[in-house]
Formats: sequence, structure tokens, C-alpha cells
Amino acid sequence: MVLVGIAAKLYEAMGIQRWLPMIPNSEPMSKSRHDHMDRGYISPGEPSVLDENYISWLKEHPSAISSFQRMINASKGKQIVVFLDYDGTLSPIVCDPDRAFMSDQMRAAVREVSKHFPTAIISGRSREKVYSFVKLNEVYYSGSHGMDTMGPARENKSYDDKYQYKTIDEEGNELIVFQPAKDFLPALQKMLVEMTEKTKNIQGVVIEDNRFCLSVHYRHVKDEDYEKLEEEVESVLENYPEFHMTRGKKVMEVRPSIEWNKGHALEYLLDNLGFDNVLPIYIGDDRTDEDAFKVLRERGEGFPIVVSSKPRDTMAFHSLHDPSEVLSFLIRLGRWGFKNAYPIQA
Ligand SMILES: O=P(O)(O)OC[C@H]1O[C@H](O[C@H]2O[C@H](CO)[C@@H](O)[C@H](O)[C@H]2O)[C@H](O)[C@@H](O)[C@@H]1O
Repeated sequence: MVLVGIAAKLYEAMGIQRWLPMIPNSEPMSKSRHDHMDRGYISPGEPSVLDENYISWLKEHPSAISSFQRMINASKGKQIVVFLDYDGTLSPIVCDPDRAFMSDQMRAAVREVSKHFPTAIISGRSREKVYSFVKLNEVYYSGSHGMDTMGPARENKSYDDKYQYKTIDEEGNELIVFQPAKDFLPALQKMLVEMTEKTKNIQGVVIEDNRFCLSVHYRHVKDEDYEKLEEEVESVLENYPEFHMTRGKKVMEVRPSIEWNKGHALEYLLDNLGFDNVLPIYIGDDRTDEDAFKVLRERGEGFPIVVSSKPRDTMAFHSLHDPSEVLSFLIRLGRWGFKNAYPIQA
């Protein structure tokens, strides 16, 4: 019974009401098909019911699902804008970066959300690559950790025209592309060749060309070879003082040292959307998403939501356990938008 109590506490904090029907005097499960889908969802990576650390972390970063109504109440009179990270948020983390596909269900949920709220995906991948996974024309894309952003066309004098150009999408809509790290492209291509050469004898290394940054994946590198790989990456970087390395999930990321990150991309998109009263929701799992969480905190608006199955330091207010919970949240948001928000004009 004690175990059941702890588990119930955990699920309640996570916003998962799967346990409730088993507990006497609890609210019965709704008969609505959609409600049932949400409540019946079982996340693949549920924490151990005894993970007290996770339970107390959830008190600091409550589930965005259980806080949904509060978020919606806060959006009164404001335009909701949705920002989503890709890997680990819209698709689960998998061994092969080229096979991080998004499920059809997730695609449908993002499409539904984007019908009612401006939606952007901000990823560490190249913009083209993330589009090839998502395949939705209804959303804006920002690749290379925000260094390649395609957003709504708007005269915006705060950004240097040297790095912006106008373009037309397949449906004839005018868009603007902002690439603040454009000057670094030749050096990046040179570095990619050197990095590939230097690491070619280390088994398991995958170098991904993310256009304005490089990802050196070491998920398949033997532990005993990791140090060697790190040395090689650092030795290449020594010849490129205008670049630096950051770390993600089993990946070293080499980026131009300019003051531009996912947080700046978020602000750029918000500027170009041009709403007066806005409520941004940003969902992400990566360390690089913290830059965007920080921006929302500093602006004092919106909801930064971290995707994490473990307690961790974060600037986010709310949390979701994994991409399956992201799906539940987006389904709910899309459904709410369908009933309550005006459709976005094409
Ligand atoms: O900003 P994101 O969209 O989250 O991109 C961050 C990096 O994600 C990818 O790598 C991660 O996901 C892979 C697929 O699940 C996994 O194999 C890898 O270990 C993770 O680090 C992507 O491949 C990187 O280029 C992105 O920078």
C-alpha cells in the first residue's frame, strides 16, 4: 500500500492519472475517447516508482500536462506561439542520427497545433535536415542551433541585412532567412575535412555536417577511445580560434563563436511575428534549449518546458518526461486550439 501511495504521488506530480482508477475514491476515468487516450498513455521510460529524487524535482518543475489548464488561463488575451526542439523532443533519442524519425502521430499533432498557433522548430540539425524529418510546410524552421532561421518576412532593421535574405516557399509565401554565421561557412567546410581525416581511425565516430556547426557523435566509440577522440577534436579546434565546442547527448558540437543561440533565434522569430501580447511555449530536452528557457525567464513571459526523465538543473518552469508526453501535451494543445483559437491565415 505504501508503494501504491508513492507511485500515485509520482504519477500525480507528472500529470499522469493512470493510477487513479486503481485508487479508491479517485476520479473515474473519462469516457471520452480522447481523454481516454491521454490518460491511458504509458510512457516507455517511466521512472522507478521509488525514484524520490524525481518526485521532488517534479515539485520544482511540475508536469506541463497537469499544469495545462493553468497555462491556458495565463494565455487569455495573448497570442500563443509554440517553439519545439527536434531530437529528444519530437523524436526519441536513437543510436543512428540519420534515423531519428518522427512518428506520424507526432507529425499530426504538430500540424494540428500549427493550424491554430504560429509554430517553429529550433534544432541543432541543419535546417534542411530537420525539415526532411518533419515534412510540414505549416511550421517555421531554425537549424544549426538557431544560426539558420527561416521566419515570417517582416521589415526588421534590428538585424544586419548582410545576413538576411527574402525567399518564397512552395506555396508562394514570402519568408525571410537569417544566417548570422554565414561568414564562417568556408572555415567550417575546411574544418569538416580536417576533422574527418583526423578521426578516421577511431572506430564509431560519426561527423554530422549541420551546415553552420558540426556534430561529432561518439555514441558508438569505445570508452577507451573517447579521450583520443576528444584530443583530436581539440587539436583541430586549436587552428580555428573563432570556433568553440559545446557538449550534448554523446556528441561534441563545434560552433562559431558568435553571440547567437537558440534563445536569439526565438527572439528573432517573435520579433518577426510581431505580436504585441504574446505567450511563447518552448519545449526542449537539450542543454542548448536552456538558452531559450533563459530568454523566456528574462522576458518574464511564456512557459519554458524541459523534456527530461531525470532530475536536472534547468531554467525551465515545467517538465515533460519524454517525447510521448510531448505528444500528449501537443494533442491537448491542438484540441484546445481547435475549440478556442482562430485558425491561422495562410
Ligand atoms: O537541437 P536538437 O534538435 O535536439 O539537436 C541536437 C542534436 O541532436 C542529434 O543528436 C542527438 O540525437 C541523435 C538521434 O536521436 C542521437 O543519436 C545523438 O546521440 C544525440 O546527440 C543530431 O544528430 C545532432 O546533430 C544535433 O545537434
